[in-house]
Parts: sequence; C-alpha cells; structure tokens
Amino acid sequence: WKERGAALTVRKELDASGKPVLRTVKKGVQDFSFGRILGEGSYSSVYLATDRQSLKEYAIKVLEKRHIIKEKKVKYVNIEKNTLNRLTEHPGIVRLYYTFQDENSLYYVLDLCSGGELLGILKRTGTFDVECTRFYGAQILDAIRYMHSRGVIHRDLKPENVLLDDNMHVKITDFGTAKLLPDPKDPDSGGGNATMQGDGRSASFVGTAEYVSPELLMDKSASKASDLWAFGCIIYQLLAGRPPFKGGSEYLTFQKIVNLEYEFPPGFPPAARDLVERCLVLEPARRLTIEHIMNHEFFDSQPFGRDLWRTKAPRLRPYVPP
Ligand SMILES: NC(=O)c1nn(CC2CCNCC2)c2c1CCc1cnc(N=C3C=CCC=C3)nc1-2
Repeated sequence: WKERGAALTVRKELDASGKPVLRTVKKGVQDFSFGRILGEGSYSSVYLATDRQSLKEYAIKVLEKRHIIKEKKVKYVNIEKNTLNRLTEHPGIVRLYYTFQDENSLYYVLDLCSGGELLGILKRTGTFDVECTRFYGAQILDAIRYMHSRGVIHRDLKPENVLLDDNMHVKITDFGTAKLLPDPKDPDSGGGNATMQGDGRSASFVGTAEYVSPELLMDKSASKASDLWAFGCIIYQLLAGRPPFKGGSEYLTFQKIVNLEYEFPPGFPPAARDLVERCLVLEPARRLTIEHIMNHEFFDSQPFGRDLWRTKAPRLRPYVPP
C-alpha cells in the first residue's frame, strides 16, 4: 500500500547514547489528538483530529488492515485512494492531504467539513428555496463535472455524501465505491473496477436505494449518466423535502425507479420540474448531459467555475409554494 504525500515533522528523540537529537520523520498517529467520531463505515471510522503542531483540524479516516483483508476489501481501499489521488484540484471535493500507516491501520488525512451533511441541513429547514437549491445544485454539479473530467464516476451520490465546510460550501465525499475510467489526463492510469460475485459473474456496485439509477438495477452498468440521475433526485429532494422514489422497502423503491413512478408536490417550481424530468429519464443516453444541465433555465444567471466558489452561501430558507 504505497503511501502518498508524506507530511514531515521534526521530532526530538534520544540517540543511542541517550543524547537528545532532532529527527525529521513522517507524521504519524502521535502527531494528532483524536476527537469525536464523525462517521463509521463497514471497514473504516472517520475521526475529528487536530494536528498537535499546527493545531489545524482534519478528518482522519482510519482503516483496520486485518478487517480489510478478512472482508476482502483491499480492492475498494485502493480504488478510494487512487480516486482521491486523482481528485486533488477542486474546491467541491474532500481533499486527501496525505496518508500514513502503522502496524494495524491505514490513515487518510482529509479535509474537515465542519458544516456536516447536506441532509442534516435539509432536515432542519425541511426544504430549500429556489435560491438555495440553485446554489447547492450548482456546486454539486460543478464538482460532478470535475470528477467526470478526471474519469471518476461516484456511483453513490446522495445528500449524506454532500458535506459542508465552514463556509457552508459543498464538499463531496466517500469515494470508496467510485468507478474509475482511464484518466483522460493520465492515459496510463488504470480504469474500471467491477466487483466479482461469488459465481464469478462481474457485478457492479449498487448505490443507496433511493438514488440508484435504473440502469444499475436493470443491467448493472454504471456510467456518468448514473451520477446525473442521482443529481436529479437530489434537486427534487432539496425543493420537496423528500426523495422522489421512496417505497416501504428497498424492493418497492427499486420498483418505483424502474417504473419511473414519482410525482411532484403541488407548487413545485416549473423550471426545476423541467430540469428534474430531463434528468430522471430511464434511458441513460437520453438523460441531460452536464453541459445541458448547466445551460438549463433553472441555472439561469448562476455562475459556475471559480466565481461559484467565491460566492457567499445564501441564507438557508425553506421553499414556500406560491
Ligand atoms: N467515508 C468518508 O470518507 C467520510 N465519512 N465522513 C463522515 C460521514 C458521516 C455520514 N455521512 C457521510 C460522511 C467523512 C468522510 C471524509 C472526510 C470528512 C470530513 N468531514 C466530515 N464531517 C462531518 C461533520 C459532521 C457530521 C458528519 C461528518 N466527515 C467526513
């Protein structure tokens, strides 16, 4: 497991004769004070951590080596690290600063998003008004555009994986289930990562029920358009306060998706409705592309690119139907 981007620190140690010496060493666990748990996955835990020297706060993702090997998750760990190593220059993606390891664990030192999850913010306000939906939708879309330009398909986009930094700007996270295409900027890079089922058939990862695209359910194939299906679900949810497809069980949710069974609440903004209807299209090739979405009337006068990330986040207000 090749470590990345070593961060060095100067440590006072005693040499063989007991004389104090200064040594330049890689940062490790002892250079951080670990705080509360921010989240737990099936083979990792994410902690709030403070660099003892700089007092800068990070999120540190800790993966237990023994568990990863036992659960045969080595492939996922490498996919996540390779993905994070590709996605290094966008304000809307959680950044991996460096990694280190010790005898039992691997450590990813990542951006801290002190604003928490977009889902948590949405639950507090109930819904987002058009201005907030436009701002957060544009930031999510800008981050997806960058991801796709680097050959990364997220495959599990949802409000829980859209985090907020201390300026209430978007940071997308959790690339453990991403699909890597050959990197257009680095043609020698690897690509693809279908997982193998017990019977040897290649099966792709399936995301979270409410946001999974029909093609992932029908023929197991994920493409960039799958992330845009999830984007359509997120825009709907910001304005409606609930996801478009939600059944009493995962199976019933899947049935609603493949049958395109959803409705708009009364007073849903017409431009947003048109955008959602053109993202939630069963045939991936007929779904709006990112360029079309950015030029859609719902995002009229919304800057993308650098200006979008310099804009102050709007005050959170609920959507009040006319
Ligand atoms: N899987 C991860 O890589 C990851 N998981 N979390 C916490 C999860 C909690 C459940 N929803 C998805 C995220 C993080 C990261 C990246 C790095 C990262 C940075 N900051 C935060 N901040 C949080 C603050 C309050 C509540 C939750 C997360 N969280 C993470």
